[in-house]
Amino acid sequence: MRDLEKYRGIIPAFYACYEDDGSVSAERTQALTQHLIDKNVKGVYVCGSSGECIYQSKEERKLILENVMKIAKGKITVIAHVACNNTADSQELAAHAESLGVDAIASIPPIYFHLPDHAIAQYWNDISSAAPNTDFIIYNIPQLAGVALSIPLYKEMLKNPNVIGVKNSSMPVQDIQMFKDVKGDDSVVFNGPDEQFISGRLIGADGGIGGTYAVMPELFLAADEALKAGNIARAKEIQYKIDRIIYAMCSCHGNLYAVMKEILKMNGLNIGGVRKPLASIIPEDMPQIEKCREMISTAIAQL
Ligand SMILES: CC(=O)N[C@H](C=O)[C@@H](O)[C@H](O)[C@H](O)CO
Ligand SMILES: CC(=O)C(=O)O
Repeated sequence: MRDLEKYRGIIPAFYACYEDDGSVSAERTQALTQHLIDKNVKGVYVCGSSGECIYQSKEERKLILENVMKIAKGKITVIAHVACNNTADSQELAAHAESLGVDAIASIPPIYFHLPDHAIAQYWNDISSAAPNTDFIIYNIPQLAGVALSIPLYKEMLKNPNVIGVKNSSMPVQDIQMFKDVKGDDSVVFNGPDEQFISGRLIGADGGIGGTYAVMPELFLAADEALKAGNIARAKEIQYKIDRIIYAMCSCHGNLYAVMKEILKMNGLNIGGVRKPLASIIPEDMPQIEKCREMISTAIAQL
């Protein structure tokens, strides 16, 4: 069996770090990486949905990964999401990620056209073949991608020895068991939806990759610890607080990522705003954002 321990833990989805003019910031990317290392997370998931990859060029995505690796290499697990929706560009990013020494690459399926399983398998295997010495993680997020990872497709993909598992962001928690049942402990399944992190872990997720971890890593780390210690009541209590915070952050005019970046800024870490067409925060959001920031600091203080 492979040693997959480096994937079992709390892995924040990394946020896009921009300069004030909206260009990718090398310096701020490094600062966010260091910030997360200091919080004791297991790793980072770079250039995924939360990283706004869908709105970035290949060159920008390379620059981001290079700057994460400058700080993170050898210290924490780095998973690079490389999908670009066309095979050639994704392969270019996969080869680049391997050259930097990432632990794994990950990919959503091709979006917009709902392709059949055999075409999706070809796409993923082509990407994996461009990084032949790197673990490959399938990113299942049907509500956004438009296609879901089926068990037959997963089994087909497992014929590729680089495929180590699934980051599962579908909403039914039972999907995690379905994937876990295919290859057990010789695979990793990550919980996607942060709002059900504890439920996902209970039913078998090895760890979690999530979009809200980076703004409150302490809470996810503590919930995970409580679960490991068998303290379900405490794990549930922390999860409830996490969910209330997420609902509160989602109630602004500005996009969730814009809100979380503002909270980080208030706490002393400026990584810029979000890229259009994501909505930026507006002045009317500020009281609610301040409230969210307080909810987070109160919940951390109560740990
Ligand atoms: C749809 C989506 O982006 N899901 C993310 C990844 O699975 C989550 O981590 C969310 O960002 C999080 O659960 C907040 O809703
Ligand atoms: C949220 C998440 O997991 C992503 O950035 O893809």
